Amino acid sequence: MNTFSTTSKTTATKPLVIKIGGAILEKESALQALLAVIAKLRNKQVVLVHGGGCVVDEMLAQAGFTTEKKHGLRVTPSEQMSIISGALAGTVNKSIVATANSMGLMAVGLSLNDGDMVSCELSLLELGFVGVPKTNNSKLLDSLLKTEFLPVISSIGALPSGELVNVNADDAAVAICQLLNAELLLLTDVNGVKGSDGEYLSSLDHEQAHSLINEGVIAGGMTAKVNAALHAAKQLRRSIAVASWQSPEQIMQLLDGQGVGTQIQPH
Ligand SMILES: Nc1ncnc2c1ncn2[C@@H]1O[C@H](COP(=O)(O)OP(=O)(O)O)[C@@H](O)[C@H]1O
Ligand SMILES: CC(=O)N[C@@H](CCC(=O)OP(=O)(O)O)C(=O)O
Repeated sequence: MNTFSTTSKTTATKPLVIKIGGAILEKESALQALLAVIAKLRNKQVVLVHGGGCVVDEMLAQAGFTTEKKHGLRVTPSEQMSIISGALAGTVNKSIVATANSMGLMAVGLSLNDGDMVSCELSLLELGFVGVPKTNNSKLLDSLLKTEFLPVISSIGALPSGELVNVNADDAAVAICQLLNAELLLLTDVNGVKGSDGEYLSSLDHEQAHSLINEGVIAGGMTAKVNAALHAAKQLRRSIAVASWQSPEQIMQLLDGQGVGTQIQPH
């Protein structure tokens, strides 16, 4: 089934949420190429959600902290939160916005809790200040999209108590997608999800994904991404694409209904 087409009546008016991983920031030309494709998407409302794990790694190391990940998620002690939020909601968010604006895209930098879009609960996985996002209010995004701004959202969130939390950017993108009932594209530094034979899979269902995670074939940041995509696919009852930001022209192919990367299935 083509769930990613501008020609389908049900999806024609849906906004498109594109998540970009941090590694794109180390390749300015790739970010510019992606933004150039976004600029060409006439009549399509686009929201960018970004990570920046590699920038967080660098800034924590510069401050003399060590860092560890569990299930692909960063353990976040309270004393590291100001560096992490400074890296993601500050440095990374502002530089993406500035690059987009230099290309005439009218970008606006936001974080998850702005306009009460999304609030967070603490993760039950005992990871410190790691948040699980819950959708709240789409008013801010609705009005920005209506007035043709490009929202650029970092994965820094907040608890109802007002404390900041670190949210995996794939989970953040899923929450924004749910908030807008949007289409979702998870762009990363590889062409999709690889199976046991090392080849990219064109499609991945729930059962296959869990065995590949248990076997360690899907590991690190890809675990968090596949889990986030499975959750979104199930909730939205449509497949979610994991593809590469290295070939942004693939976005056009996806919008034309051609399968690229790995399609994560709803069951
Ligand atoms: N089965 C797999 N298929 C593809 N990539 C995988 C797989 N298992 C682990 N990875 C790793 O996951 C990385 C992507 O996750 P991550 O670095 O968190 O990306 P992003 O920053 O885009 O969210 C890939 O660069 C790759 O090294
Ligand atoms: C809880 C958690 O893991 N947060 C992530 C947020 C950034 C992120 O997800 O960046 P990428 O998309 O580049 O991996 C982190 O601290 O690295």
